Amino acid sequence: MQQCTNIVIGIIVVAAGRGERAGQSIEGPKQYRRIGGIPVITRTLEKFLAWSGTARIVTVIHPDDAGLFDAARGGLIDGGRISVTIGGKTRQQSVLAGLRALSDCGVTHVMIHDAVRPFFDTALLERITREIKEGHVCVLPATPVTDTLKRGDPAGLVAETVPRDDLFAAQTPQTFAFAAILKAHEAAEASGRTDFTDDASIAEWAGLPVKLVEGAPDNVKLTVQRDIAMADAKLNSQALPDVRTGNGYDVHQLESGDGVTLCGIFIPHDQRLKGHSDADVALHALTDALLATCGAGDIGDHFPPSDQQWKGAPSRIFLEHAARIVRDAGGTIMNADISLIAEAPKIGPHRQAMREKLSEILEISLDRCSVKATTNETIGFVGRREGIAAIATATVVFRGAGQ
Ligand SMILES: Nc1ccn([C@@H]2O[C@H](COP(=O)(O)OP(=O)(O)OP(=O)(O)O)[C@@H](O)[C@H]2O)c(=O)n1
Ligand SMILES: C[C@](O)(CO)[C@H](O)COP(=O)(O)O
Repeated sequence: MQQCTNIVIGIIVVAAGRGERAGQSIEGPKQYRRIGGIPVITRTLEKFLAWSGTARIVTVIHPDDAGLFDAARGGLIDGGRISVTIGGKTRQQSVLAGLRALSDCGVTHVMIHDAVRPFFDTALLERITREIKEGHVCVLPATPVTDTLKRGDPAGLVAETVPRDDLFAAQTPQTFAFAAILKAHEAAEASGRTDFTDDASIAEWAGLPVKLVEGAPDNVKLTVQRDIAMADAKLNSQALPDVRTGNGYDVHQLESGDGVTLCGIFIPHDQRLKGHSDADVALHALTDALLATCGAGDIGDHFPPSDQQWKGAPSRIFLEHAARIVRDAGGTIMNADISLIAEAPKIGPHRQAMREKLSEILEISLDRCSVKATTNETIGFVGRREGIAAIATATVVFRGAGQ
């Protein structure tokens, strides 16, 4: 066998099927369904783009899917390497359309791949390429069949057990010398046969030798709804945890009065906090901390002091609003921690009530709510009882981090 040194590989990704076995979905046929938040076909194409920086990629689509395809390829940087052609009624016809589209591109070899096999890996592509370089005209990735095989009869009874020793399950990308597979496909079409389910069978039919290489166990074809659900679950379980932390700080001046409201709890005192609302520094700091976890600005953006409707307002309104913004963005509040810096009144006797209030407002368990306090050791504006300050930290976990 003569080794091939100067090979130029083109890629065909067939995506013109209707995915009838997988059933209907609002996202379109199965190749456009999102798994782990990304369309199946996008995952397939981005793997080929990453593997080869130069290979031309012809994607074969259904005429009704142009909009879906444009949306799915949206984020891919392909440097003009991806082109699109329209497929046919059967997979065989779609592949032939792809081969014809690639025929002027100067490729020596072609990888023909199902859009709905997004889990192939670079090692598989390298194994195939090695065989091509060795001079094989057709290379078929396949895995040995591991189940015991039975042939059934029309009555639903087992007719026989089929020996599995030499049996393999065919995968893609099946890879060929370009001119040879184009000729075989054209001949198959001319013969009137349109029912070949893979390209290796056409090569066999045309009398070409097909070399088996070890397939990849994960390189499954997404065929039925369960395959898609399992792929989605697998990718979601691999998703990176999207844990975000926000902090907030607030200070309000003290003046003579009858008490202060901190963490939503009124504490009788000979001073009160000055402010537009109820001046609850603790809840203001925590509101900022929560808004920070989703980049939603600060309390002043949402509740401008110039707006008269917030005059004397209970600050729980601000905190509830921030918690809603976090939840609407897909966040789950894991923890809220407030440090109060005040010379007086004493916070200790009220800490439990404050934690319970936070737990109620944020709708999270008590153990996720923390309130601490310190004096300022009589120094600075806090030490001189001119004001009270609060520092808050919030931790939020968001869904759907990229993989
Ligand atoms: N006329 C067709 C039929 C299939 N394919 C593609 O061939 C691959 C493998 O086919 P299969 O899993 O059988 O897909 P569908 O034909 O879409 O599925 P079904 O038979 O359930 O309708 C898929 O990427 C599919 O889009 C194609 O390009 N053109
Ligand atoms: C090409 C293929 O994916 C190899 O396993 C398979 O033959 C496609 O067959 P299907 O009947 O269209 O699912």
